[in-house]
Amino acid sequence: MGADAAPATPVLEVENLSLSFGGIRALNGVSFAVQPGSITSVIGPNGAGKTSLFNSISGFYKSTGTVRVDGKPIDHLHPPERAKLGLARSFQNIALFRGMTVLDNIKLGRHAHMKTGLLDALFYFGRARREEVELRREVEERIIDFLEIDHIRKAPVASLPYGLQKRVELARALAMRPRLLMLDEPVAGMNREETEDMARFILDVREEWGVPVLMVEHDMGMVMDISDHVVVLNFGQMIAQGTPREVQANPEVAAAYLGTGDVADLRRRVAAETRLPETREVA
Ligand SMILES: Nc1ncnc2c1ncn2[C@@H]1O[C@H](COP(=O)(O)OP(=O)(O)OP(=O)(O)O)[C@@H](O)[C@H]1O
Repeated sequence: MGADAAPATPVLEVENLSLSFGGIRALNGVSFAVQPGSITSVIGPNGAGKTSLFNSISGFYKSTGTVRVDGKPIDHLHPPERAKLGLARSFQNIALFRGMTVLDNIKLGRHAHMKTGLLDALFYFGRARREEVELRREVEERIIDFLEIDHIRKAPVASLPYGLQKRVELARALAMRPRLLMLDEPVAGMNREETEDMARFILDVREEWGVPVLMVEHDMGMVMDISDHVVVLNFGQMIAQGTPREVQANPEVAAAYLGTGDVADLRRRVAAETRLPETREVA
């Protein structure tokens, strides 16, 4: 980028976000941005405010401050309107329809964008059918292929191992054609192989679909390995943000995680948690 090139508008901007539950300040003046094409992670010890932040961005919690998508404030919008705008998210605990098939779960994601309502569908059957065909093609040929879940498309979600269920959740979020993919602990409870697969899919979402990712994750090894930008929360406040290398070098981050400001210890812990092959060298 040239020195005077205008910076790109962030996909998401969070400005001075605060939220209280009774006397508890879950978020206290949090500000950061997600740049186009980036993987941004939010980390922090238990109770730091990560889920509160996600719920505030999605509109489930009413916080003060401003949230902008592509430069436009969305504070007045309810969760479904935010989803329609392209804020797609997965949840900490899998939120799929367990009795339904993989394919039907994925189709539900696409419904956020269907232009045809029920009445429309009765009167304008042609358009509805075209949308259905387009939906099927997109779902079957792109998302299912991409996530390598062709062999389970007709399986009920409840019959699948945990790692595959999380992948189906990702598929459903992708079916929304998201502007930003928000992943809440995408590898929590996963074994090594499942974690590696999910990390690869998250990187591919960015590479192949051009969709930026905002994720909350406890697995520091995975976060440090695939993130471009890391935001660190502690007791509702943002205590650091920067590249993985920068936040690992921050004594305040080490103190939040280890109770000491020992950066070397934090790096050792991150290295121990790193489970991906070809891990980047931590200086
Ligand atoms: N619905 C709620 N009612 C009351 N207090 C809440 C509620 N949700 C969160 N809190 C409190 O707000 C603070 C932030 O919680 P939050 O769940 O956002 O943290 P977190 O970083 O996501 O934690 P974890 O890593 O354990 O998921 C905590 O003190 C928590 O007890």
